[in-house]
Amino acid sequence: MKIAIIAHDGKKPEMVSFLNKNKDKLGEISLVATGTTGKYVENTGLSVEKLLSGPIGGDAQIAALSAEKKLEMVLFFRDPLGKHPHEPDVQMLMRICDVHNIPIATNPATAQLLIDAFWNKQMG
Ligand SMILES: O=C(CO)COP(=O)(O)O
Repeated sequence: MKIAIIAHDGKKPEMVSFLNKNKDKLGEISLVATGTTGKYVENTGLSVEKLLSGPIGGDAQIAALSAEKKLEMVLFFRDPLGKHPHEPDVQMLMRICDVHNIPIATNPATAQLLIDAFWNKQMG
């Protein structure tokens, strides 16, 4: 059981708030993250496997894990107002999740609903 966490720079503060709010739940789940996001995750005290930074292939690595059905869900704190050099990778990740029916949240409100639902189903 593994959950992926990704946050664009403009959304990293919201991601950290989300992690702090859900620390008890997330502390019992394996986490994987793109590189810089992973450093923020570690700073909250949670353990996480860090992949490459997003712009150099991290989103693509998360997509590969999704395609291999190695993830329960992807929590992607996406910044819709920012410009991203790796936008094709971002689109590819969302497409691969849809292809393989992997739950993917792209904003904090949906991330909260997914975590709560997952927690109630698996641990409740
Ligand atoms: O760019 C990202 C998501 O598209 C995130 O990458 P970092 O976690 O390395 O900042």
